Amino acid sequence: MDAITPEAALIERCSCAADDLQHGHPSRPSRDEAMAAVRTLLAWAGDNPEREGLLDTPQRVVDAYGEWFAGYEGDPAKELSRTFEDVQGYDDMVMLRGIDVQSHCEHHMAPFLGKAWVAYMPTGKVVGLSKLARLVEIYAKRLQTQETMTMQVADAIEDHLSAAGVAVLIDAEHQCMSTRGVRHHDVSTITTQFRGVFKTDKVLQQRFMDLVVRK
Ligand SMILES: Nc1nc2c(ncn2[C@@H]2O[C@H](COP(=O)(O)OP(=O)(O)OP(=O)(O)O)[C@@H](O)[C@H]2O)c(=O)[nH]1
Ligand SMILES: [Zn+2]
Repeated sequence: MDAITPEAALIERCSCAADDLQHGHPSRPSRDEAMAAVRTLLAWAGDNPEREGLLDTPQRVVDAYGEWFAGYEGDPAKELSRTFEDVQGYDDMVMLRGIDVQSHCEHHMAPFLGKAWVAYMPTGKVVGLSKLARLVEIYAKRLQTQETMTMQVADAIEDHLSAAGVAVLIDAEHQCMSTRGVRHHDVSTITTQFRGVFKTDKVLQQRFMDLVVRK
């Protein structure tokens, strides 16, 4: 029997979907422990966690984290599992333009906000359009880099829909760059991933890019 690596042991104890894990935590702290950590940060910031205005802040922050990081509970395979038989003959690009991206970078846990453009060339498996937006949402609501997120979205569509090609472009502004550190505003970071025919067929790739910039 193969020895279990420490990383695998961590993942085994993690309650998150295991097939696409980019993280592994030994066990989830309780809500009370999470609120105590927020009180520690409030005190570290220089404020008094016991003052009236801050008394409910730990629970609000924990609730907010629940929303911002809900993607750990999401399962990309499940979102892409329902395909429509009646559109099987469709064999051209399907593209969603301007999907909202609200994520947090893994380096600072600071928001990065922007839009995603996602296209695929189906080979029989066509999913509901909202599922592509849900897929982006699952990865956005986790900690990662923009590059990783772009790859994850492309990988999931390629793998679960057996797509002949996938194109993903994300355009986002990172608040860790605008509100702190180098403090440069209005810098947009663009990441792209082209898979299958979007990589090999430059005309198709250009069609995608033209649709990205189209008003
Ligand atoms: N490649 C990449 N870098 C990111 C992303 N989000 C944040 N970063 C960068 O991560 C880097 C972390 O750099 P460090 O030197 O370790 O941390 P730091 O001292 O806080 O860096 P500064 O932001 O330059 O102050 C910074 O350059 C950030 O701009 C991302 O999605 N992709
Ligand atoms: Zn950052």
